[in-house]
Amino acid sequence: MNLKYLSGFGNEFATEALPGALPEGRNSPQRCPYGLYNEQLSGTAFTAPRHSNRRTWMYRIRPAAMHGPFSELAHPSFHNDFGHGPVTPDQLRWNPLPMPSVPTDWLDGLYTMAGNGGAGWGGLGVHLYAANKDMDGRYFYDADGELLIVPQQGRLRIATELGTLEIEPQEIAIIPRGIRFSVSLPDGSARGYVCENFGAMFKLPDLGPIGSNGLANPRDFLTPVAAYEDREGQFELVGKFQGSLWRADIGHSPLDVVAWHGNYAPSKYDLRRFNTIGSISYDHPDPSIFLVLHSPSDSEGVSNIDFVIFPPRWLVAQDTFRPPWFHRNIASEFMGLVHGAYDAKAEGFVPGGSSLHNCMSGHGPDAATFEKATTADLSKPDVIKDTMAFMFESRNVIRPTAQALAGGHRQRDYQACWQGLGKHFDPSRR
Ligand SMILES: O=C(O)Cc1cc(O)ccc1O
Ligand SMILES: [Fe+2]
Repeated sequence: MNLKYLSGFGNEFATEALPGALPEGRNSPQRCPYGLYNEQLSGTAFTAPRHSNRRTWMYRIRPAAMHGPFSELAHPSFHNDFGHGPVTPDQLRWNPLPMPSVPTDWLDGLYTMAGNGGAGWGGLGVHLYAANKDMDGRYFYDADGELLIVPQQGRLRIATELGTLEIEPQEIAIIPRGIRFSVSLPDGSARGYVCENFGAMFKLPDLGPIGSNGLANPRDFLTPVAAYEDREGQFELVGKFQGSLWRADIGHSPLDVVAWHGNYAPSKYDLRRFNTIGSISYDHPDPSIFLVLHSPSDSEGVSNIDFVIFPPRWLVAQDTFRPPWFHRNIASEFMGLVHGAYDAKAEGFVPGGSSLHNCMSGHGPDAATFEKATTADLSKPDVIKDTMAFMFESRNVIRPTAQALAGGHRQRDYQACWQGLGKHFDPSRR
C-alpha cells in the first residue's frame, strides 16, 4: 500500500477517507455524515495563544470512551522510574540492546535507559526498543508525553487514529500525547530509540540570522491522510498514565477515524533532508547549529529537550581542530548512533549504541580522534559521509535507570577511550 501524506509542520490539515465525511462550516453538527461520532482531542490548553494552540476534530465510528475498565499492566523494562538518590557523574556508554529471543512487539520491546522529570512537570524519558512481532490487535497511547521515535534498524509502520505512516532508519516520527497507535514491522524486526517528551510539544527552532530557510524545513514534515479500520474483535488498549501502564479490553479497533481536521497530528521527517549549516571560515560551532526540533521550557533559550543530529557534511574550517572539542556543559547529553561512525569517536560508539554525558562531566574526542585531527592536512576539506548520530539534550540531569547501569550492554571500560591522551605540554615550545 502506497501511503499518502500532507506536507508541513503543525499545519491546519483537513483530510477525509470517505468523500464528505468532514462536516462543512461547523465542528459539531447535530448529526455527522455517515453516522460518525465527532470528538475533539486537545493537546494544549483551550486558551493557549493561537500560535501554540493545538487540537484536532475527529469523525469516528465509535468515540474513544468505549472500552472496558483499565487495570495495571506490568512491564519489565518500560517505566519512568529515574530514581531519587545519588546519580553517578561518570561518562557512560552502552552497546545496542540484543534482539529479543522470544516474540516481542514494539510495546513489549521498550526498555527505559534514562530520563528526568515526569508527566505534568516536564523533562524526558529516553527509551530503546528491540522488537520482532507486530502489535496485532494491540493499541497504545501515551498520556504522559509526546513520542519522538528514531528507528535505527528496520522499518516501523505506525497505524494511528489519524492515519498510517511508515518510517525507516534515518527518518523520525512524532506521535502527539494521547494519540492511539499500533506498530507493525515490515522487515520482521526493528530496533531504535524513543524520546518521551513530558514538556512542551516539539517545535522547529527560530532561525535568527540564518534567515527564512535552513535546518529542518517545515514542508519536509509529513502527516498521514485519514485512514480507518472498521474492525471488531477482542483487542487490547494500553495506556501510559502517570508513569504506569494500564490495559483495557476493547471490542473494536480504536483506529476508526474516517475524517479529521486540525493541527494536532502525527508526522514524520527524513533526517537526510536536514539543511546542515556550519563554519566556512574557522572554529567548530556549538552543536545548536544542528538543532532539528526543540521542546522549549519557560526560560527563554533554555530547552526542556533539544533534538540535535550530526549528519553527513563537509568540514572546511582552517587552522581549526575540526571534530567536536573537549567540553563540559550545563546541559546533559544522551546520544545515539543511527548509522555509520561518529566523528568524535574512532571506535566503541556503534550503531544502535548510546552514550550519556551529564551536566559538567568532561567529554570529547577519544585519543585516536584527537591524534588524527591535530595532524590532519587542513588544505583539503574533510567530508563526513555515511553517518547519522543524534543527541537528546536536556536542561536537567538525565538520570540513568538502575537497569541501564546494571545492564549487560553497558561498556564498563568507556572512560579508557580518553586515557591514552598524551601529555603534549612543553613550556619551551609555543
Ligand atoms: O558530545 C558530543 O559529542 C556532542 C557535541 C558535539 C559537538 O560538535 C559539540 C558539542 C557537543 O556536546
Ligand atoms: Fe557533548
